[in-house]
Amino acid sequence: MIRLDVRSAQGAYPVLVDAGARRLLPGLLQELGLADRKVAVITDEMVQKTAFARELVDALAKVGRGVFELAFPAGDAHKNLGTAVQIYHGLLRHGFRRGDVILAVGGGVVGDLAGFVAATYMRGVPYVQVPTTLLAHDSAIGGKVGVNLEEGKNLVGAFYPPRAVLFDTEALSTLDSRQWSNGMAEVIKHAIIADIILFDQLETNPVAGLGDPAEFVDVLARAMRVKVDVVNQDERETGLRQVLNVGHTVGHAVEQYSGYSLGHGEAVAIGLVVEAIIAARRGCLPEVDAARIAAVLARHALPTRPPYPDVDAVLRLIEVDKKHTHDGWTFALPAAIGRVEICKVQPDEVRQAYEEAREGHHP
Ligand SMILES: NC(=O)c1ccc[n+]([C@@H]2O[C@H](COP(=O)([O-])OP(=O)(O)OC[C@H]3O[C@@H](n4cnc5c(N)ncnc54)[C@H](O)[C@@H]3O)[C@@H](O)[C@H]2O)c1
Ligand SMILES: O=C(O)C(=O)C[C@@H](O)[C@H](O)[C@H](O)COP(=O)(O)O
Ligand SMILES: [Zn+2]
Repeated sequence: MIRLDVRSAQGAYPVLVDAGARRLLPGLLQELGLADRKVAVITDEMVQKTAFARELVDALAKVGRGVFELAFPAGDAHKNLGTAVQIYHGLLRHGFRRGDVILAVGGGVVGDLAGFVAATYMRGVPYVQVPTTLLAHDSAIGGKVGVNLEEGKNLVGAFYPPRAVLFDTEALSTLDSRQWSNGMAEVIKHAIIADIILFDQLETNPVAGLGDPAEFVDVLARAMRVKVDVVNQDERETGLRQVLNVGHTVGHAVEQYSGYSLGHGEAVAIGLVVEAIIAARRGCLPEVDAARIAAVLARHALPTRPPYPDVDAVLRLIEVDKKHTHDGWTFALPAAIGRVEICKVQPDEVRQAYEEAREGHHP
């Protein structure tokens, strides 16, 4: 079992990672002082059917917990205010009160949406993150919760930390290869931010699937440690935390442009390549490192060329990014393998790098 501790102005919380960690859930709720409360399992309709989710709910029911489920259709297209409202009504139908607890069982979409509901229902109720995708090693930590608007990703939300994160690597055994690659994009991102050893490992031995869930705990924990270290220094993204957004300024725009036919990780992979080219062209990132970034993503079956020719449409979507200021566009750009810097970027630099990436001219 690996335990990481996250600091938060609203209360510190543990991140527990292990193969079989789901079995700790009833005891964990007890330890958190959430015994004898109703448990609302918020999930999506795909995850709801998995043996993992069934076992989790049954285990809670067996120990006498009042447990009910609210499931919405899977996918980022449903991470919106309409779905949140349906969940609020569902909670009310079940007589869910302030002291009761929400369990977010699913990938990043479930985590962001259930966390947002937890932050806002009756002005805030406790919740626990139970991630079930590889990508959610990122989303379950740090308390960024929210929903998309038609204009862009995550434009409405809050910083609202969970009471705990319980990551059972066995949950990942049912992920298909596309979801696996999606998750690897954020693992690679964490390596680019602050873990050269992990980056080297992924270059030499790409991780194509779960393998032994007990052994995978170590790889996962390396990536999670990068996230925890950053969040512990800057919970509310006043500065440093922006590094976690590397690849996302362009990534969110292409994800939105695709109407969510691109997965979040796939979009971030494209964003990482374009942003690495921007950094290389302005002399902030050695060309060889930009090439390594594109290569390691490709080795994990991730796209590296933006599929959409309409660069102006993508630039318009970049305009709503939350990092920008009155001084212009703000990007988190890779400066080396293991280091990301916050920079002001001109739209023309993005246009040029996007076109280069489309042509496959990685430095
Ligand atoms: N809050 C944050 O800090 C943060 C960080 C990263 C990403 N995100 C958000 O996370 C979202 C992407 O997360 P995601 O990639 O996990 O997407 P997702 O939650 O949509 O899950 C992807 C797909 O996998 C399925 N799935 C989930 N668990 C499964 C399992 N164990 N077995 C089989 N199928 C399973 C889901 O039903 C879904 O179809 C985006 O909305 C992104 O913005 C948030
Ligand atoms: O936790 C963070 O901070 C991140 O930037 C992690 C990202 O992987 C994640 O996609 C996050 O939701 C992006 O946040 P946003 O504020 O740019 O929407
Ligand atoms: Zn992300």
